[in-house]
Amino acid sequence: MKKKMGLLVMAYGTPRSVEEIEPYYTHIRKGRRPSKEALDDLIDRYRQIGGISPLARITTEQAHELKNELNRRSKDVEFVVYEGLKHIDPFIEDAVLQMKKDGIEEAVSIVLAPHYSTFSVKSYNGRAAEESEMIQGPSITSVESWYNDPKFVSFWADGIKKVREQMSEEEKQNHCVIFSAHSLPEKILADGDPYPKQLQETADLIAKEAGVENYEIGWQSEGNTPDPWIGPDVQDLTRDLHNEKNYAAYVYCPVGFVADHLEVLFDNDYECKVVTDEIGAGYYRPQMPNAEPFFIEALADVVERTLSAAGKEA
Ligand SMILES: CC1=C(CCC(=O)O)c2cc3nc(cc4[nH]c(cc5[nH]c(cc1n2)c(C)c5CCC(=O)O)c(CCC(=O)O)c4C)C(CCC(=O)O)=C3C
Ligand SMILES: [Fe+2]
Repeated sequence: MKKKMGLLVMAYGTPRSVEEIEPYYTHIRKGRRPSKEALDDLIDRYRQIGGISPLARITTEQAHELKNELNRRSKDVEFVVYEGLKHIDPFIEDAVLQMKKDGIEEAVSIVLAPHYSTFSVKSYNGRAAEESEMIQGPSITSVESWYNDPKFVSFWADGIKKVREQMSEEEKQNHCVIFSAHSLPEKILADGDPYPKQLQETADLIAKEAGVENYEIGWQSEGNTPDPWIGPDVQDLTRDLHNEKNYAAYVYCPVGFVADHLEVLFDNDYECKVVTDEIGAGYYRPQMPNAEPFFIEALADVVERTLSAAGKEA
């Protein structure tokens, strides 16, 4: 019999129906209900991408495909998958409790976001560890980041190469790739958060592999709070680049995300495209990783490497 190991796959979470948007948004806002304007604005953005986000379906698919890939590779371990979400059920804590109920004693966890930050990965891993400690649940080996995984890098490099084939001759000669991640409040920088450096490294690796001549780092999807957020915002950056360099096309690579969801389908495909339309430049965005087999292989490599570094051979 194979040894069972929990595979805790953590992700942001998304409402599954219009009714769930308000409780979800309230959870993101740490229990403070949003104003009617803010709520209507969010409902409107979901409506613009088809009513609700495809993210719930994609996260589940990614988790299941990752479990299948790990089980295909392992002779001795049977991975059992648990989805744990940050802002909607099943919450991270629910998943840890379920593992304990199922008699799982050892687990490995991964967050479906490549870059480490105190705001994202640290809080996911912290919540899982805290819950497990409280209920004397499974011992969890956590992946910290995977922004430089070679297959992850290749996935995006291939996407850029494919997009280039669709360009006109003029665009091929004169375009800029904009690598981006979710912005965070600027105050994280004071404590030396590795997030911006990791994004830069992802961008450098992908650009090198894809032979990108011109590329920039941008930030997107910043929250609606009074404190300053890391910039430049991808829309402002596009306008500035247009004024300074007059590129014929822009290739948006939101490498801080791994799925088709609101922040990509709206913030890139709608909002950035408004800008490129306005300045008369081409808009391109490579396919997101979603549950593409090559991306799932990347995640499986990362999990295997993390387990073997912890002395827990799968
Ligand atoms: C770092 C980070 C990631 C990437 C890492 C990770 O994946 O963990 C991420 C991903 C996502 N963020 C998402 C959605 C939202 N994030 C919000 C608001 C916020 N995000 C923040 C951070 C992040 N967010 C922060 C600091 C806030 C402000 C909170 C406050 O108010 O203090 C809001 C509220 C309204 C708004 O501001 O737009 C929404 C609706 C969706 C799901 C999209 C879908 O449903 O398709 C995804 C994948
Ligand atoms: Fe967010």
